[in-house]
Amino acid sequence: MVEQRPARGTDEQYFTADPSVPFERETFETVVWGNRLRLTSGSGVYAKGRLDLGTGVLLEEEPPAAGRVLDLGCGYGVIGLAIAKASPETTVVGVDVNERAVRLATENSKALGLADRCIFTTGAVDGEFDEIWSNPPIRIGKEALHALLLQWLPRLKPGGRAVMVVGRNLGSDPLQRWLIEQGYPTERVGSSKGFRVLETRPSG
Ligand SMILES: C[S@@+](CC[C@H](N)C(=O)[O-])C[C@H]1O[C@@H](n2cnc3c(N)ncnc32)[C@H](O)[C@@H]1O
Repeated sequence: MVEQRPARGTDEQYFTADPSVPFERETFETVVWGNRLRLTSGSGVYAKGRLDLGTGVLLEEEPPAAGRVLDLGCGYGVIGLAIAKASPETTVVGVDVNERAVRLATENSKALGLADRCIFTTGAVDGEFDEIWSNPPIRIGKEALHALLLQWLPRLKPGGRAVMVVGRNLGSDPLQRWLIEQGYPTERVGSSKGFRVLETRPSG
């Protein structure tokens, strides 16, 4: 598990929250794919009290129709929960290194009545996925990000895809080139508000 303190004054709090920081919850509402979602985020968790701008761009893509979906770096769970809400045939697994994030995502899944189809965890996950959706943790650094993607992309089923949002200024184009070099055909399927949405297919 990577553990590192983010720069003061940013909300890039990717990592295991400092237990000495009081855990203040903040609830807000957002609408995704026509569904109103009431979500609780919290201190020490990415995008406290709001839908992240890049995540909003990602959620402009059509949701998966059915299948098993991984929400990689789930935070308080917004991506996976929006998918589960929009797509009743879908099951969601969300993973994050941040225990507070996983706790909030689990609470949110219960509050939304989606807990029977959504699991959020900091632990190991078995099996393959039809789709991986992610606003990935770019700020962990290129090497760690590449290792993370090479850990999960091989878990895509044949015919599956990963859909990721990356800021143009945070290296979306180099990441796209790197994915292609690794043998993962990757196209830009969306571009808005300084973010690019990349769609990656399994190699082979
Ligand atoms: C950009 S945030 C996105 C959070 C959330 N999905 C959203 O859209 O608001 C990236 C997330 O990745 C998580 N993360 C960082 N390193 C990780 C790793 N090695 N494995 C899984 N998640 C990780 C962070 O804790 C953070 O919650």
